[in-house]
Formats: sequence, structure tokens, C-alpha cells
Amino acid sequence: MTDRNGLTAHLDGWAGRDATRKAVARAILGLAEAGRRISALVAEGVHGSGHGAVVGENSGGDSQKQLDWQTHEIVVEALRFTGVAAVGSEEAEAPDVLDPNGAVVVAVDPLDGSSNIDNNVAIGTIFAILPALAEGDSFLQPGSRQLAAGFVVYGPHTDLVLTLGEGTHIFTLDPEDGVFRIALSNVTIPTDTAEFAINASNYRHWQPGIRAWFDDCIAGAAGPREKDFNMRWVAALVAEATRILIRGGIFLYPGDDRRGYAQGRLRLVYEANPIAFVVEQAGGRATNGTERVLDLVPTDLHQRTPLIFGSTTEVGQVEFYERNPVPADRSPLFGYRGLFR
Ligand SMILES: O=P(O)(O)OC[C@H]1O[C@](O)(COP(=O)(O)O)[C@@H](O)[C@@H]1O
Ligand SMILES: [Mg+2]
Ligand SMILES: [Mg+2]
Repeated sequence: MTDRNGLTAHLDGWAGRDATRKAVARAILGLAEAGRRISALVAEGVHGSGHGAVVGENSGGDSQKQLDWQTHEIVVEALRFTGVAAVGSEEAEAPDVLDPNGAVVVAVDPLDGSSNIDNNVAIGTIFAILPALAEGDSFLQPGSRQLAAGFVVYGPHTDLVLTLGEGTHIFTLDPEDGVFRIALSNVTIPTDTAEFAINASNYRHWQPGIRAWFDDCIAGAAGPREKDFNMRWVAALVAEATRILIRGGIFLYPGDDRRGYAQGRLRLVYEANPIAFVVEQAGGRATNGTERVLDLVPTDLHQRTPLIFGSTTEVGQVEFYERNPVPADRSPLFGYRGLFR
């Protein structure tokens, strides 16, 4: 009997008799199966297993670890007979064509947070499901066309975070019976926050607006923001997104002046778009600094984008600093208590 709190029942109830929704549901169940297998693989441990060994380089020039490639193969195999038309993955230059008559395509980052593999820190799998187009490249549709999106995070427990465009829900994997059961329905990101996530070691490479925003955050209660901030950096987008969904916060991976980082580090189609969909469905915002992420039109499966997401008020603050990069307390135009209130 299907567990009524399980993912299958949730998807059955949502899909009903709608053919496209059924295709989406089959793809999600395939991804959940991949998540179960990857969770078990990760739980075996990496020390001495070679999972963290560098085995090559992906299309973006990032080093490819054994687990990056293994998880790519697990995802493609789990989707092979689900009716998915094609899988576009971070770990393969071109999409794998599975079922030419399929109604949907899946874009995937099979292993997010690769630098955490050796350290026993959270990693994950991110996915976006888009309609398969009769003409044109199905992967190059704006994120606003996603039919569903989410991610699996392999942390102390394994969670599947999912949006079907009707709120964001979190399912937790029961390792005893392999069922993902609903843990949190309609997650809501708090509007305000005093917690940010950014790799501050890149401070010297940032644009003036991001620096000014950061300077004013770390100035704390004595600075123009008049509040103390806390900082987190897990180096896994999936872990940062989970934390922000649960207790609010803001995440930034902006463009910077390092070679190859003008558009930041994260990929639009299989990282920023699915995270942006999940975040918006939880009441948060996601932007590249000037535009809504979900409105960007990709020109390449592997293109990068600056990504700023989380609690709406703080995302708005960053946009303000990007437009007005001179810090408020240092500009005669903006009084110390000027445009911030
Ligand atoms: O090492 P950095 O520059 O802090 O980057 C960390 C970011 O890179 C990523 O690991 C990129 O994802 P991959 O591991 O899939 O390449 C994000 O999860 C994370 O937010
Ligand atoms: Mg990633
Ligand atoms: Mg990856």
C-alpha cells in the first residue's frame, strides 16, 4: 500500500490524470530513486574509497571527482526508463538523449558541493524539470518555465526539497524502508534576516556594491545597518539553501574579477534556476543582482550566473547597494540614516 505521507502519494494526488504532470511525477520518482542510491553510496564513507579522487575535468574546467561521475551515472540510469526525453548534466558536455518522445527534460547537478566530499560535510543533487520542446533547445528555456524543481541534500539525514509550483515541501528519507515522507509542508522563508552566506575570502575581487553591503553588515550594531549579523559558509549550495528555507538568511555568489568568475561560479540551468524556483515558492527572492533569476534566458546549458537569494528584505538591500555602491555613511548624498529607512 502506498504510504499516504510518502512522496509517491503526494505526486499521485498532484498529477491526477494530467499527462504532463504524470510525466513530471515519473521523473521525480526516478530522481528520488537516484537520491536513495546516492545517499547509500555517500553513507559508505569516502576515506580510502576513492570517491573524492580527481578523475578528470568537466566542461566548465572544474575538476571532476569520482563521486561527481558516479552520481551522474546513477541519475541518468535512474531516469532511463521513466519517459524523460533527455538529461542535461553538469558532468557531461551535451545532454544524454533517453526517450525522443518524452514530455519533459531534466537538468541536473548530480553532486553539488564537491569540495565537501572528503570532509564528510553536506553534499547534494539539484534538479530542474522543463517541458520537452518540439523545436528548439529544451534546456535553454527561462527558469520560469520549470514544471518542477528541487534538490536532495545528503547531510546528517537525507532530505528531498521539492516544488511543483504550488509551494515548497521537504521530504525526509526513511533509511529503513527507503520512503521519502513529508517532513515540512509549505516552507516559508522569513522576510527579514541577520544571517548571510558568502565566501568572504573573495572580498578583494568583488565589485564595490557587494563590498559596501558586506562592510555595512560586518560593522554590526555600530554601523549603518544597526544590527549584528551572523555568517555561514558550508560551500554547498544545497546546504545553504536548506538552512535559508528553514530559518531565513541570504546567500550570495556574485560575479568577481577573478579570471572566469565574471558571472560568478554557479550554473544557471541546473543550479540557480531550480534553487530560485524553490526559494520563490517559499516566499523568498532570487536575483542575479539586477534581474530575477527565473526571467533570464539561457544561451548555453553550462552558463554561469551571479546568484543572490533568500529573505526578501535582505535581497532588496543587496540590490540597493549594487545600484548605490558608495556606502551610506561615506556619501554626502545618503545621510547615515538616509535611504535605509
Ligand atoms: O569553493 P567556493 O568558491 O566557495 O564555491 C562553493 C560553491 O561551489 C559549489 O560547490 C559548486 O557546485 P559543484 O560542487 O556542483 O561544482 C556550490 O555548491 C558552492 O556554493
Ligand atoms: Mg553545484
Ligand atoms: Mg556538481
